[in-house]
Amino acid sequence: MKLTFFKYQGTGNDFVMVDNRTKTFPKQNTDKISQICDRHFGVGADGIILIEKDTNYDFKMIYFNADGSETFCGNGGRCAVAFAKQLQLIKNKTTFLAFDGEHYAEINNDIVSLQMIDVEDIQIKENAVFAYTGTQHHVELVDNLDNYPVFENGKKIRYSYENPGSNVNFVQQINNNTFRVRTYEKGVENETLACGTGVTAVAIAMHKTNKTNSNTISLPVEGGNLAVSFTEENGCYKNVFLKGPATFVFKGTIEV
Ligand SMILES: N[C@@H](CCC[C@H](N)C(=O)O)C(=O)O
Repeated sequence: MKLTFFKYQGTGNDFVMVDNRTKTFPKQNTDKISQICDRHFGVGADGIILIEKDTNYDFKMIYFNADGSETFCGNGGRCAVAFAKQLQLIKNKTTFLAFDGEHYAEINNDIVSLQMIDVEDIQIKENAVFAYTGTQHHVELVDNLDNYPVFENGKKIRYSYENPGSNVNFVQQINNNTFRVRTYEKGVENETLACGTGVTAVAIAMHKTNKTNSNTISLPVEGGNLAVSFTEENGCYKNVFLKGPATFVFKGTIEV
């Protein structure tokens, strides 16, 4: 079967986007998903996003990591909003459904501001913080992030959490409200250039552990710059917004 896809990237986190309103994509076939995401034998991407119809929302976003596992993706959510606009499903504001529930978003040129779920599952550990921001995230401050072994240490920590494991974010504080982040992503099983749910977890973890008193955090990542804002009420983080670019790269057709 021929598959028409659209390639998008959000700060270098890259995705194969498919308009699956006809429900023809073989989403149970994880081998197929991995093959499409393979950077040597397929299109190459960190994950695949399907846009489907939903009776109560503008659209439904379905996200699969490159290994075929399903979860939520923040940068993918931002790219889904840009893709829904390209498909003329939405104008500049939208409410859509995803793996972790309802999301509101606004798009202005290629900048997408995406509301994330309220975050209350935050666990403070000896040298790290765990937070659930639509998916699992370990957050750890390190020195010298440039030379830090993100792949080696990320892989070890990722499997120290019970199934399905955790993504792992290594962080260096730059100033009161700026934190640089490098992320090892489960499901990609490698460092990616950016992770939206990851920087959201970092911003909240840094606020929770008093590394910052700001509720607007700048997060430089390997592929660009992201920002997270929030309000905090009795330990629960609400009105959490992830903001950054979501860019169309190219359209193509492959045999699947
Ligand atoms: N890159 C994503 C996160 C994608 C999901 C992650 N790999 C997982 O399995 O939890 C983001 O931008 O949030």
